[in-house]
Amino acid sequence: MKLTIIGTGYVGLVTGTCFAEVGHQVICVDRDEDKIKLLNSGGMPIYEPGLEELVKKNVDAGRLSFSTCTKEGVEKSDVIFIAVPTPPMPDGSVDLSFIESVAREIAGAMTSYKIIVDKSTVPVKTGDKVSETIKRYCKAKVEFDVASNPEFLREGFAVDDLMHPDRVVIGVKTQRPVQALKEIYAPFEAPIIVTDINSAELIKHAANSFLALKISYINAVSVICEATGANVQEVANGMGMDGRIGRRFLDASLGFGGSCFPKDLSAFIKISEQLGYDFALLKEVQRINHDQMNRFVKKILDTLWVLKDKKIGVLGLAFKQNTDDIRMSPAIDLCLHLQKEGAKLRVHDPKAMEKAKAVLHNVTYVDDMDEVAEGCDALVIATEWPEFKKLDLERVRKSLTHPILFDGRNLFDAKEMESLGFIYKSIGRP
Ligand SMILES: NC(=O)C1=CN([C@@H]2O[C@H](COP(=O)(O)OP(=O)(O)OC[C@H]3O[C@@H](n4cnc5c(N)ncnc54)[C@H](O)[C@@H]3O)[C@@H](O)[C@H]2O)C=CC1
Ligand SMILES: O=C(O)[C@H]1O[C@H](OP(=O)(O)OP(=O)(O)OC[C@H]2O[C@@H](n3ccc(=O)[nH]c3=O)[C@H](O)[C@@H]2O)[C@H](O)[C@@H](O)[C@@H]1O
Repeated sequence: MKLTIIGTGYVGLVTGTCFAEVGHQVICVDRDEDKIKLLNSGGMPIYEPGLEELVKKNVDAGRLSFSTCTKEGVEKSDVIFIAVPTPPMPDGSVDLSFIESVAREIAGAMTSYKIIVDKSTVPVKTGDKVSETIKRYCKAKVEFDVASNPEFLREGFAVDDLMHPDRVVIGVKTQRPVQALKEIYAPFEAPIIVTDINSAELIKHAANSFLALKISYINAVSVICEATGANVQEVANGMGMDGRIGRRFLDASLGFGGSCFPKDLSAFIKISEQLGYDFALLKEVQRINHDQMNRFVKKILDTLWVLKDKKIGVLGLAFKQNTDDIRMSPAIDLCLHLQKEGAKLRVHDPKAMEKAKAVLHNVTYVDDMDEVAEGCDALVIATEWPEFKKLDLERVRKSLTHPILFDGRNLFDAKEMESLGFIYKSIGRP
């Protein structure tokens, strides 16, 4: 099928590429000229495992192309996906101006029947607004259908998540676009849920909020573990073996971040408030997450006492492993806390250092992870990169002025670290 994706970011680029990979003809549109120029010259604006190779393969095969022109994208395709940002407003509600402006652009370019599919995460009832806007701005008076198709990919695993989805959710008002949408997704061999647009939109906010809740739950349990000498990983393993609970998203940490959980939680709380429901449970999820970072900083302060003029090594700047994305990164947040206390930082991330340089100043960026600890009073692990498990621990211990390691991601075994001579402090473990 001929498909256009408007918005070539973390979602749009990966979605477009995976659609091309299964045989569709795809145009990825973005208004950012530099991004499209980079993609057209074989470059990659983001890091996502496996993506670069897949983009190249599909561009070479003639199935994937890039453009800055929405009109071209609309004219050449039958189905138009919207994957533009839906950032938070200061009060937590969603800024839908990107969606509104794309809806107008699509309307202005339509000369025949199109299916317009929203993939961005939006408040329930946004589909109605998109429909109204297209109707209002479409001069050609052609027919169209609007659908909702929320995306559930995780950054760092995006290609795999896209190619092997747990489920595909399609929200529609009438049955007319269903056959085409099912055809688009047929090659992925995933269960397809066809529902109404409001439910599809709600599934996305409810799912992300639930996942965030699961993390805050285990983080709250980690506080009880610390107070009692229990081990949060053992507790999570024991809980997770219950099929009704499941082990995933039960890793205690210094808190969750990223461009989605924090904003989607705020949005869902706000949407509920506007509908007359105080979603206090989700406010607690936010509070626990906020506390978790403060507790981690306190742990560092309790041990090192004063940070002024102390040198601290920080491993990890991205908001999670396998990505260069630093949006709402707990690791960056931690660095800023430590700087505020007067610490001098030496930092490393396998992929996120370039992006971090724009927001994290007056730190020493170190290319080799084994060199970060050099001359530091302590080392902190802030992102769960699997690479960090391969640290040269003997070298790290020797290069620290004091062998103290704060592990905000529970990457190592406490007993092993102590046997190697570290003072090792992690989350929710003795
Ligand atoms: N990042 C993620 O892991 C996931 C994000 N989402 C949702 O997907 C949506 C997009 O998120 P990301 O891909 O992370 O955003 P992003 O910021 O990486 O990419 C969005 C792109 O849209 C472009 N854009 C904005 N207005 C445009 C317009 N009028 N015409 C053409 N291009 C335009 C921007 O230049 C940018 O390149 C958001 O609603 C987000 O909540 C959903 C699932 C996963
Ligand atoms: O809507 C979105 O944008 C996406 O948001 C999340 O994906 P993502 O933010 O890419 O990454 P996650 O793997 O969910 O991690 C989010 C944060 O939670 C943290 N986390 C995750 C899992 C865990 O057990 N503990 C924990 O602290 C991570 O370190 C990270 O900071 C969801 O997992 C995706 O399904 C969803 O599509």
